Amino acid sequence: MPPTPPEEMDTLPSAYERSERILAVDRHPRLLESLDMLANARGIPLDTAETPAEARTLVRQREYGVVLVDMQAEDTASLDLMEWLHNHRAGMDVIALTADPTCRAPIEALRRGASEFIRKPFAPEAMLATLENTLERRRLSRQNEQIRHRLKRSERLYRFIVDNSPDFIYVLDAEGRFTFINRSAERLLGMTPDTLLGEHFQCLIADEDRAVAERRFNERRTGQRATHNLELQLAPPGAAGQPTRTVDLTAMGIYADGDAPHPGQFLGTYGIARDVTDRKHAESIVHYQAHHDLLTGLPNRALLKDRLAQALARARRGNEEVAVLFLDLDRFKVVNDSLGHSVGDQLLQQVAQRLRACLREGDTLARLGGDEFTLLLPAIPDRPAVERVAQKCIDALEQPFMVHNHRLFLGVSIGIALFPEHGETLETLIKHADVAMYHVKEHGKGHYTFFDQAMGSRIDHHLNMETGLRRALEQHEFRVAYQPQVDVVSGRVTGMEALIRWQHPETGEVSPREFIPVAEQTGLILPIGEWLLRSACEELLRWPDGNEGLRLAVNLSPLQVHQRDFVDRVRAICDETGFPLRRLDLEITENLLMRDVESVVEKLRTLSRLGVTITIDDFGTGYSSLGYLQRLPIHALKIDQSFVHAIRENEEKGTLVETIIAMAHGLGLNVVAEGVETKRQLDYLRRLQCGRMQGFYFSYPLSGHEAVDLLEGWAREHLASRH
Ligand SMILES: Nc1nc2c(ncn2[C@@H]2O[C@@H]3COP(=O)(O)O[C@H]4[C@@H](O)[C@H](n5cnc6c(=O)[nH]c(N)nc65)O[C@@H]4COP(=O)(O)O[C@H]3[C@H]2O)c(=O)[nH]1
Repeated sequence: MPPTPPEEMDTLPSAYERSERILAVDRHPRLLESLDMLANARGIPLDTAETPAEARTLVRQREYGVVLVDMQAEDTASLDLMEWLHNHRAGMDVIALTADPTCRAPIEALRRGASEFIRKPFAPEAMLATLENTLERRRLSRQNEQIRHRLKRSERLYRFIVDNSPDFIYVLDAEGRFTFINRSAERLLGMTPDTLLGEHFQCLIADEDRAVAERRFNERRTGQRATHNLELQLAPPGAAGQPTRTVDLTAMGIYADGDAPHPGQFLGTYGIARDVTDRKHAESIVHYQAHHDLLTGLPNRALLKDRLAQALARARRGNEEVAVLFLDLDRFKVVNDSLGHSVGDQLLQQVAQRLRACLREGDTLARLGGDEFTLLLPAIPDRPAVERVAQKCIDALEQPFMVHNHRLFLGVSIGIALFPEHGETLETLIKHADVAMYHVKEHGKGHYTFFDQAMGSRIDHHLNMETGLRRALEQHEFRVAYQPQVDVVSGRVTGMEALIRWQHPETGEVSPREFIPVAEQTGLILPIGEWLLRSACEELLRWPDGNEGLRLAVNLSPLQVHQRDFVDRVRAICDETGFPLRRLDLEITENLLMRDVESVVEKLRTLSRLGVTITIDDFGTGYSSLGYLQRLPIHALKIDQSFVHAIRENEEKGTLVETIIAMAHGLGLNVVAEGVETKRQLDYLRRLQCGRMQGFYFSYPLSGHEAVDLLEGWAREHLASRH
C-alpha cells in the first residue's frame, strides 16, 4: 500500500487577523459604559457583565481573548472568577482592575491567574494602551504559534517526501561517513538507515568500483559541475552472494557559506542514487539479443561484423592476416524438413557446441541463421594454421549426432577468405568466403577451400546457371551418358546407369554435381528428369538385338517422386516409348524417405508391382533408418563411392562396406558397389559377395554409340570365354 502523506497543512483560523473580543466585568455600570465607549472608538468588540455569574455565562457562550475583572477589597468572588477563567480556557488573558494602592491585591490577582493589572482610577489612554498591548501581544503570540505549526508540518511533509522517494538520498560528512540516509536504503540495500549512519560510503561499493568512487567523491564538485550519472555497483555488507545493485548517482559537495566561522570549508557531500539495476538488466538483455543468436547463444551477424571490424583494424596496424570461414551444414535441411524443427534446433545446438570446442580464445564463431555459421580467426600465422582449424571443424561434425534417439549424420562445407589477400573489407571477405563455400557445395561437399577470383559471384553463378538450364532444355544441349553395371559372378553387363550430361555452348561440359543442385532448387529438375527418362528409354530400345534384357538405371530427384502424379508420369513415358517397366531400375536417395513417407512408400509399391525395381543410391551417406528400409519395396542398396574408395586408403573404413553388405544380405537385398576403380577394390568386394559393380575400373560413362560398342565387345568376350 502506498504511504499516505501527512494531512494538508492547517489553514489559519479565519478570525485570526480580526480583533479578539473583550469582556469587562464590573459591578459599576458607569465604568462599563465608559469602557464600552473607549473600545468602540477603537473598533475593539467588547461585552460587559455586572456579576461574576453573568461573566461565567458569557464566557461559556462566546470566545474571549481578554477579560477585565474589577477587584473589590476583600472580594473573593472576583478572585474566584479570575481563577475560574484562568483554568477554564488556556491562553485567555485576565486583566485585574484594582483600587488597592498596596501590592497585596495585584499579587493576589497574579497568583489567581491574572496576567496583568491596572490600578484604579485609570486614565482612558492608559487603559486603552494596556488593552491594545495585550491584544497585540496575543496576536503576535498566535502568529508565532501558527508559523511554528506550519514549519513543523512542512518539515514533516519534506521528510515524508524524502523518506518515500524511490531514490536513495544521502548526506556524507567531510570524511565520507553517512550522516543522513532516507528510508529507501531498506528497499535498495536491505539495511535500515540507522545501521548505516556513521559508516563510510565505501562499505557499500562493490570492489571493482571502489577506485572510481573514491576519485569521483574526492573531486568534491558542486553546483553545475556536481557529479552526475556516475554508475556504480553496490554490494552491501552481509549481502554476500546477492546480486549487486547498480545505481546512477549524483554527488554534490557542501561548503560552509559566508556567515560560517570558516567560509568555503568543505562540509561533506549530498546526493541521490537511483536504482537502475532492472533497467541495466533489461538493457543487457536487449543488447544480448541484438548481438546473439538465441538458439545457440553464439554471436550473430551484428556482433560478428563488429568483431571482424576490430580484427581488421588490428590486422592493418600489425600487418597481420585474418581468416573468415563460412560454414554451411550438409544435409541439415533434410533432417529439419523431415524430423521437424525441434530436432533441427537441437542438432544446431550440438553443432555449435562441437564447433566451439575447435576454437581458441579470441576466435569468434557466429551463427548467421539457418545452418550457416561463420568463423573469424584473427591474427593467423599462415594458411596451414587455417587449414588445420577447417579440418578440425569437418572432423568434429563428421561424427554422428544423437537427437531424440535419431542417429544423424551431417557434414560441413567450408569456404575461406583471407584478409588482405581475398578482400580488404568485411563485406567482401564474408561474400568471398560464402562464394568459396558454395563452390565446395557444388564440388562434392564436406571439404574446405580458399576463395579464388575465378569462382565469381555466387548469385551471378546461380542466375546464369538457371538461365543456362532453361536454354539447354529448349536448345537440346543435354545428352545421356551410360555407365555399365556389371554382374561380377556371370561377368556380364546387366544394366546401364543413365547419367545426364550438359554440353554448354560456351563453357563446355558442366558437371551434374554443379547443375543438378540448381535444377533442384529451381524445379527445373522435373522437365530435365523427364527428358532424361524418355530419351534413355527411347535410345535403349534402338540398341541392337541381344540387349533386350539390359536394365536401365535412372537417378530420380526427390522432387520428382514427390509429384502427385509421379507414378502416372513414369508409366506414361514407358507406354509412349514402349520401354518395358520391368527393365527399369529407379535410383532414389535415402533422403527421399525423410518426407511424406507414407505416400512415397505407396508410390514405390505401385511401381514395384508393375515390375520396376528400386535401388537406394549413395547408401550410407544420408539419414539411414533400417526401419524405413524394411517397409519399402527396395531391391538393392548402392554403396556410396566414398566407402568403396576408402578400401584403397584404409582397411579399417573398409569394414563399413562389410557391414553394409552383410546388412543388405540380411534384408534380402542386392548390393551394387559404385565407384570401383581398382582391381584391389574389385577383389575385396567380390570376397564380400557383392554381386554387382560399377565404376571406372569397368568403364567410364559413355555416349550411346560407345555404350553399344562396349556391349558388343563384352558379348564377344563372354561368348569366347564360354567356348
Ligand atoms: N570417382 C569416380 N566416379 C565415378 C566412378 N564411376 C562412376 N563415377 C561417377 O559417379 C557418379 C555416379 O552417379 P551418382 O552417384 O548417381 O551421382 C550423380 C547423381 O547424383 C547426379 N546425377 C547425374 N545424372 C543425373 C540425372 O539424370 N538425374 C538426377 N536426378 N541426378 C543425376 O549427379 C551425380 C554426379 O554424376 P556424374 O558426374 O555423372 O558422376 C557419376 C559417375 O560419373 C568411379 O569409378 N570413380
